[in-house]
Amino acid sequence: MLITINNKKFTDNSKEANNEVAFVYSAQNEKFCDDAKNNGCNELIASENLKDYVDFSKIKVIGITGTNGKTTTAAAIYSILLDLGYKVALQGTRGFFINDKKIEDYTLTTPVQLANFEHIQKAIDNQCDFFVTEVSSHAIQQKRIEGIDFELKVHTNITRDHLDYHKTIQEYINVKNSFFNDETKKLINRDDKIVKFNTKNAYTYSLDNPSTYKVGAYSFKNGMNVMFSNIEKMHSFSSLMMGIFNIYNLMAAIASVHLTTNRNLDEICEVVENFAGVSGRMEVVSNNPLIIIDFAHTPDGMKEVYESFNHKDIITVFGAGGNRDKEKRPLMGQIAAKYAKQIIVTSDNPRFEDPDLIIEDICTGIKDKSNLLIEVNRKEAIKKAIEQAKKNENSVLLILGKGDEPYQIIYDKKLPLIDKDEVLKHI
Ligand SMILES: CC(=O)N[C@H]1[C@@H](OP(=O)(O)OP(=O)(O)OC[C@H]2O[C@@H](n3ccc(=O)[nH]c3=O)[C@H](O)[C@@H]2O)O[C@H](CO)[C@@H](O)[C@@H]1O[C@H](C)C(=O)N[C@@H](C)C(=O)N[C@H](CCC(=O)O)C(=O)O
Ligand SMILES: Nc1ncnc2c1ncn2[C@@H]1O[C@H](COP(=O)(O)OP(=O)(O)OP(=O)(O)O)[C@@H](O)[C@H]1O
Ligand SMILES: N[C@H](CCC[C@H](N)C(=O)O)C(=O)O
Ligand SMILES: [Mg+2]
Repeated sequence: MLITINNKKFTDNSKEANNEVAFVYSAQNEKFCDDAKNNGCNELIASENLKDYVDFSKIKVIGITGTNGKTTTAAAIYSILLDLGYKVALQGTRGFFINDKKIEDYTLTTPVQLANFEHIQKAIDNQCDFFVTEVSSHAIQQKRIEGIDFELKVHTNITRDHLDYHKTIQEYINVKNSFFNDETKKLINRDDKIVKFNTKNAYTYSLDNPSTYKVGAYSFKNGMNVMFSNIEKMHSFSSLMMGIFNIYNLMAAIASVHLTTNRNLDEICEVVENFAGVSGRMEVVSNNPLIIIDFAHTPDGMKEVYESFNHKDIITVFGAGGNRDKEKRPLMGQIAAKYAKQIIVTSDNPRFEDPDLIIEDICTGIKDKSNLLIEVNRKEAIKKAIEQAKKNENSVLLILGKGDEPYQIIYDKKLPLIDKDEVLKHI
């Protein structure tokens, strides 16, 4: 891609490089350096030197990584900072935003290095005080975040995902942990047993283990009420959001804002209530019957959602994405079987795989098939699940995996399908 920073042009694609456009090379594209030169380019810049072109003293960058909760935590930080009167940019799975305005739609959670720098410069040009970004494991591994001077690095949790790309869970864990190797100020979830980090400038949050920001008590009535301590002082906040994992996400957000602004914690807690959550994440789309849409697409993400509804009869609809981690499929089936009264297995984004075979993979994890229904057509599956939900007053219907994705990917085509719209057709 070609970008302009302060009137200077850069590209990471040798085909776009010439005597006016510098070629930025990294492990990803260094094999094309000669091609860039052949195209008349006489300025080749190593990716680690790109940082010399952006003035990081003008903006505080907050990066959030972890298997789950990046988008939610990033959005909460963004919302709190905006409410406290700061100018803020946000970049992640849902796009690129500046001060509540959507600037770009996205396909990647963390874009390539040049796009990161272009966005940070755009945020600086818009006088933003903060740049909040999700950091995916792909981005760490491919050094898409190289040269970014982080003010704070935030960890949500490490479970399993993306083994199609990282091959082994250990490699995935190593990549995630490598983000926290240096002495940058960092905020770590103390209840995660997997994370390893450089303890210099480390702060922690938790529900179970001792930490800097430690939850003491919480209750779920009309959302959540949470009390936590920081240096022996108690603070509290309320939110309409649900799920224990959202307590973690909100604690991470509150602590992040505290660590980067030095504002008083009570002042921060007061505006947490204004954050209504991210669409497609634990989103209640109907109260009677109770129907919730969530983006959980890993065994752990699903478990977290199901555990939040232990007191209900769970009906669940989900599938698994094609051409992605296959090993997670039976585990997803297993988790659903453990918690749900009625399971409807359907398609997610089949991509280039046969949807029936993906479903078969999931079903190998479901030993007792008596409450299992297979419906390959996602729209039909949702319709059938709603019929079931209407028959049971104590039910909750949990439709998982796609959140607010506006399409279903079949081969390389994106066909319109929005879980929420399908639900609204039948209630
Ligand atoms: C698997 C993966 O991550 N692939 C990424 C990888 O692709 P690639 O190695 O095939 O790239 P490539 O097309 O060979 O090009 C490599 C480089 O050579 C350059 N090039 C290429 C040809 C040429 O003639 N001259 C030249 O200079 C290109 O401009 C590019 O800079 O490098 C590309 C650019 O550097 C990325 O765009 C691409 O992301 C693809 C699109 C992708 O789908 N990635 C997904 C899996 C991803 O990153 N997801 C994460 C995780 C989301 C989550 O947490 O759930 C994300 O951050 O979104
Ligand atoms: N802190 C958490 N711990 C465990 N599960 C969570 C947590 N936060 C969210 N989840 C689950 O993960 C799903 C995805 O949440 P979110 O979009 O915030 O994560 P993400 O890390 O950005 O995901 P992705 O990498 O796919 O973009 C949610 O819908 C929810 O089911
Ligand atoms: N419904 C989705 C969830 C994908 C989440 C995404 N961030 C990824 O894993 O690439 C799928 O599997 O297609
Ligand atoms: Mg995300």
